[in-house]
Amino acid sequence: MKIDSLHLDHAQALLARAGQPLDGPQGGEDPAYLQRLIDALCELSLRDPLTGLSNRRHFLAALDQEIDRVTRAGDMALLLLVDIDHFKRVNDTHGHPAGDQVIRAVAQCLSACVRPMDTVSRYGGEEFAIILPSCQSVFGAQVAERIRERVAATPLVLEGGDTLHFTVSIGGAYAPQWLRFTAAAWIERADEQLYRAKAEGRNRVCLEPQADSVVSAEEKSLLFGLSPVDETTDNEGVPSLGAD
Ligand SMILES: Nc1nc2c(ncn2[C@@H]2O[C@H](COP(=O)(O)OP(=O)(O)OP(=O)(O)O)[C@@H](O)[C@H]2O)c(=O)[nH]1
Repeated sequence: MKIDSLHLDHAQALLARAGQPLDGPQGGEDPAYLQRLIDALCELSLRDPLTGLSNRRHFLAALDQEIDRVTRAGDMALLLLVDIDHFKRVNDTHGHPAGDQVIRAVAQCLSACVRPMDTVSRYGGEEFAIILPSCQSVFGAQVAERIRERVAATPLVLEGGDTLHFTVSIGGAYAPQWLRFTAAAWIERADEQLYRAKAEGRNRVCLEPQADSVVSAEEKSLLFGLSPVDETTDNEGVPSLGAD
């Protein structure tokens, strides 16, 4: 089939409207162009247009990947749910565009507080989710608190000159180690902590308590049936013995 016979204008217009037009040679009979177009559309389908963060679709895929990794490697991973406090009031008092600005400002705070390996997503209207792989409990509590403090210390000056102060509540739960579990169950546990943070007064962090488990290389080798000499991680993510 000739690429010319495909109707690509809708896809091209969609990318242009999203501010991500494809540059370089367009159309013709170049399969490389079609590939670039598909890649760009895939990328677009995983981004939240307001904040540029991962959207809920990407978040759920990343969470499933993390569950696979944690189940195989017994690593510690933390899921945080972050919700803007009394956000309805912002919309009601200052209007929807101001609400959108607040959502963008919170997105920037979250991205600034985490590592490149972490996944920050806009999970819903004024709710965000962050997946933190390889996260010991001391670090998890610190990063959640850092996010809370940063948002509280980042007021937004609106066009009319009003200054808006806003806060977030954060709930978090660690992945169960060495167990197969579902994304829904993990999200639900983090959500329970978020609910607790709201109920206890907002602008606070509630994490499900988690003891760091120290699993020795020998124990890992028993669990995975590997010989203790295989102390490397392969590209498939097979456990890294003794790496902790
Ligand atoms: N500006 C703007 N508002 C949104 C967007 N998505 C959802 N909202 C609004 O977010 C508000 C969420 O309000 P609630 O769920 O009542 O929560 P809240 O006022 O933040 O109260 P608490 O979470 O209990 O602190 C609603 O008014 C929604 O209309 C969006 O993309 N932009």
